[in-house]
Amino acid sequence: MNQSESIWVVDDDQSIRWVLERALTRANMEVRCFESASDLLRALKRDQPAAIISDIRMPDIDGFELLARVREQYVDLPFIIMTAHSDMDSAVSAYESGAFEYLPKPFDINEAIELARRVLEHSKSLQETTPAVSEDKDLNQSGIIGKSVAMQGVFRAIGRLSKSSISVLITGESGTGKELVSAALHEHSPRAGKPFIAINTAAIPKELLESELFGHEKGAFTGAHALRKGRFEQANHGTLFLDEIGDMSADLQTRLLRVLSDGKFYRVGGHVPIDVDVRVIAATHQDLEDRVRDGLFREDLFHRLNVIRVQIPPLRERSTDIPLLLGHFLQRAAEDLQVERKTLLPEVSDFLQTLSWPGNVRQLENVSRWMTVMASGREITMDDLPPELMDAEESQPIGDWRALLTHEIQQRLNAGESRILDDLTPEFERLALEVALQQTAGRKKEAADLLGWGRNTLTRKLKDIYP
Ligand SMILES: Nc1ncnc2c1ncn2[C@@H]1O[C@H](COP(=O)(O)OP(=O)(O)OP(=O)(O)O)[C@@H](O)[C@H]1O
Repeated sequence: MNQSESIWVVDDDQSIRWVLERALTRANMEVRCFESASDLLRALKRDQPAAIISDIRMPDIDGFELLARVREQYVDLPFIIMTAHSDMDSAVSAYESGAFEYLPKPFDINEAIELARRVLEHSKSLQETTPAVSEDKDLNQSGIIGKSVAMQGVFRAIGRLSKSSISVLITGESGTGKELVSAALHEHSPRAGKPFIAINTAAIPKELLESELFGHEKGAFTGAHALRKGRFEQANHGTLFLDEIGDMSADLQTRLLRVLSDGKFYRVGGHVPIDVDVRVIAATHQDLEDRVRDGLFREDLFHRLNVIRVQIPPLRERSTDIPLLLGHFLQRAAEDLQVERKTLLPEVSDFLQTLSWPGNVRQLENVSRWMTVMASGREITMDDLPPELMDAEESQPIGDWRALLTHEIQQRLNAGESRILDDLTPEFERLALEVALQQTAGRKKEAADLLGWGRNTLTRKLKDIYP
């Protein structure tokens, strides 16, 4: 079998074959075109390409079936699917056959060349490195705990998407583990080892978010004393995780769409385009389709982000995972606090499995810390549960911030830190400020009133926090 350097293109549309052949040849890539998937499969018996670009809809064998057949023989061979977004959405749900890249049609020639180049580089690097260890071992290392059927679906999705740099939209209620899954997707992608940058777009005031994402030039606005690189630049060659994407303002949505389609953007106040190669994984707890319908979220951006969707089930739909998670969090809390690991009486464990956990895994994690701090004995009894959990028929997120703060302070003291209020107090103020600004949609005067600060104080604190 000859392993060639060439890219194989398969499309029943002659004009597409022609355009791609010319463009890729001009970009110094070797190209071979096929009119049908069966022609390509025949050739595959003799030669092996460096990558395949395939249409989805073709008369005999369609693109997904071709992908499945290629995967039987070559697990790692880069495969690019070209299709319109509308076809992709329905096709992806049926797809089980292995990772692929995606080229939306109609495509821009430069975009196609760029993707082909990236894929070829990746193919080369795969030949140079040894294949990944087994999926199970990999996933265990990612620290995501769960044996329930619902979580198995999530693990399968991570496995299927591994070796791919495709955009992913993660949906799920707050605290279900969206960031953790996003980090796992990054770790299992060709970008592992490159930066993984996570940002909660809803927690940053609107007027600061633009410069947070794209950076700013020196003097771009009052207070911009020096050039600052934004998250996109920091995430170059890696992955940018954008949490709570649904609340992004209309103009930022437009800017985001532009960087996703061109790979270029301008820093705030800048005139020189900056090139980046960033994989974006977005997450939301909202129904984005609804927001698109209500005109609050751009449909074209939605399709860009929603190439593949990974849905994380709420904790109440996987209550069989609760004992496992509790064991993990109790162990961790004991290590962090340097105390003996507490155990749960069976009735407590049973009771915890019956709750609805509106704050999901994060809430369970907080409760585990609370119990570790508060339980006087080695065994945790029903009396040691936080009161909020006990009264609530519909359990509300618990107000255990004092326990958390106690834990944080204890941890720092254990680590031998001193002058701990020097960073805790500003951190506390920063959180209060962000939440208040979020509440008032960025209106500073109102946020200052809510916090009980004068407007000047608020402006000064903002400058200190986001110089
Ligand atoms: N399956 C899991 N196994 C172990 N830890 C988990 C799991 N799911 C979530 N966690 C932990 O729970 C906490 C919340 O998870 P994460 O921040 O990923 O949730 P999220 O869905 O991104 O939340 P939000 O939407 O509110 O930002 C984290 O500390 C995370 O490590």
